[in-house]
Formats: sequence, structure tokens, C-alpha cells
Amino acid sequence: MQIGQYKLENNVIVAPMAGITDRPFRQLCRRLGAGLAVSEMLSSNPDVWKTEKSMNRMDHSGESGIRAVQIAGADPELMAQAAQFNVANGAQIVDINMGCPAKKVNKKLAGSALLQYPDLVEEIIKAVVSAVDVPVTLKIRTGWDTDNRNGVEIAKIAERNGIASLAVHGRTKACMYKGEAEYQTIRDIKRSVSIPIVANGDITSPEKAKQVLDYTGADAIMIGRAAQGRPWIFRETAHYLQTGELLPTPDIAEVRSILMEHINHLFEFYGSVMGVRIARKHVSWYLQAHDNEGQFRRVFNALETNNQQVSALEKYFETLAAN
Ligand SMILES: Cc1cc2nc3c(=O)[nH]c(=O)nc-3n(C[C@H](O)[C@H](O)[C@H](O)COP(=O)(O)O)c2cc1C
Repeated sequence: MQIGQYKLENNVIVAPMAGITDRPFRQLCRRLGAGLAVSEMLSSNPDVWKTEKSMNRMDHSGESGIRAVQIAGADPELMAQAAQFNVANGAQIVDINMGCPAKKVNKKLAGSALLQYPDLVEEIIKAVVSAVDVPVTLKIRTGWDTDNRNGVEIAKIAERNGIASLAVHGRTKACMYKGEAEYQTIRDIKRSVSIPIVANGDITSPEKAKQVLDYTGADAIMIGRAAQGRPWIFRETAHYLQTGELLPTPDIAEVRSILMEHINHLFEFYGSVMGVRIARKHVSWYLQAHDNEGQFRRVFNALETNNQQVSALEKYFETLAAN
């Protein structure tokens, strides 16, 4: 897929996930085959840009691949400034968040709450597109609520105001994460505009990715939660879409090596205190399939230092390999 001047290596994209798609995770997903990894959202409120959390989110140093940075907010002028600020800090694509249903974000009328106000959507897009000379992409849900799936209307606004590609999560804001994603609205959107469309929501396997692409006619797919503890899903999916062949799932030795690489990057990026905290949730996802009783995870979550975490994992994998 082409986004402005950028051609993706493949059409499998890492969904932005606040608290998850930090630089270590994006880098790992890219190494394991993702064509693009969008960063966690950054608020358009300049007062928070200096906080540790925002500074971490804006840290793209040494990141390979195209740097796509997501911004969230409801004020067109502030969104334009946030876009400029991020481009000055190295963003090569600016993505606007109109998909997030989180209360904290929607309370400020940002994220998917904006879908209720097509005029404001248009103003924000216009302001951001004219503020920067990099491609601007947009991420939405299919609409505000089930009776008002206005995704097609929003897509047309996006197209006529210069949005370079549009990612659509197949749920409305009202759905939050309940039920199953639907792809019919994504298909309707794809048929009503000619900008590239990215299909998102509940894509959990290479085969599902292919089904969704075939059904919607979308140009690319975006995977979020299914990559938690399973970043190799990008390699598997890209390979399947290109060849029709399923790769074998990684054996335990490879899972160990990927997990160790991931947590070592977390320690480097966040330092040992925060790194140890963030490692806990990732380790629990990686081990879901191997630690049925959750026994190891309970012990692991009580460990306080990175050295303790590393040696506990080494022992855990040695025991698994011996059995
Ligand atoms: C923990 C978490 C954080 C998320 N943060 C963001 C975000 O910062 N920006 C955004 O546009 N979407 C965000 N999303 C939504 C995802 O990008 C994606 O649209 C959604 O999870 C559906 O895709 P999936 O079924 O593949 O997970 C988040 C989702 C989760 C689970």
C-alpha cells in the first residue's frame, strides 16, 4: 500500500495501542514483519508534552522504518500545532485518532467522540493537512452508534480534504470492544472512496486477515490485540498474504529469544524501575499459551528487579525445554 510518498513493505500494520505500542514493541513488530507500526497517541494539549509519558511516546530515536505518529484532540488549531511539533521531531506520517473510545479521551470530545460532529471532523482534518507537508492519515470507527454508522460520510470528508489513507475499526464507539467487529461498513467505505483503506478489528490470524481483505476489498489490514505476546503474527500474516502458505508457529526456543529481546529493550528504553513494571504485562501475554495455571506469572509479577526477572525467565524456559 502507498501512503503519500511512502510505499509499505507489506500491507500488515501494527495498530496504535496506548501503553503497548511503545518504541520497543514497534521495533520488534517491524523486525518480525510488520509493514508499518503506528505510535501510541499523543495528546494535542501542549501542556503534557513535557511529561515523562509524552516524552517516551515521542521518542523515535534509532527507530527503523517509516515513523507514523498519532495525535489526539478536538481543537483544530491545537491539532495543527501538535502535527507540526511531531513533524519537527521526526514524524514522517501524522495519524489523527478518531477511533479511541476511552472515556478519558472522549470526555474531551476527542477520539471516536468526534464522529458525532462531521463539521468538526472536517475542520480538524483541514487544519492538520494544511499545517504539515507529510502525509496525514486518519483512524476511525464505523460510526458513533449502531443507528448512526456514518463511516462513509466521514470517509468522504477525509478524502476531499487530503487524507492519505484511512484505517477503520469495524465497531462503533457505542460498541466499545463488545461483540464482534463487522466488516460490511468497511466494505461500504472502500467502495465509496478511492483513498487507501485499512481494515481493523478482531483480526487474529493470517487466514482471518485474508478473509477480511477479500471481503472488504481493503488495501491493508491493521492488527492490535492479537499481537500482544504474539508479535510474530505480522510475519505469519504478511507471508500468508503473499504466498498463501502458513508458517509454522515459533517453537519455545524462538518464543524465549523474542521475549528476551523484547524485555531487554524495555529495560533499556524505560530504565529498570518502569521497565520491570511494563515487562510484567508483556510476559503474561507471551506465556498465556504455556503457563496454563498462571503459576509462573504470579511469581514473576512479584519480582522487583530486571535481573530477577531475567533469571526467572531463563529458569522457566529451561524447565519447559527439559519437559
Ligand atoms: C490497550 C489499547 C490501547 C489502544 N490505544 C489506541 C490509541 O492510542 N489510538 C488508537 O487509535 N486506537 C487505540 N486502540 C484501538 C486499536 O488501535 C484497535 O483499533 C482496536 O484494538 C481494534 O483492533 P484489534 O481487534 O486488532 O485489537 C487501542 C486498543 C487497545 C486494546
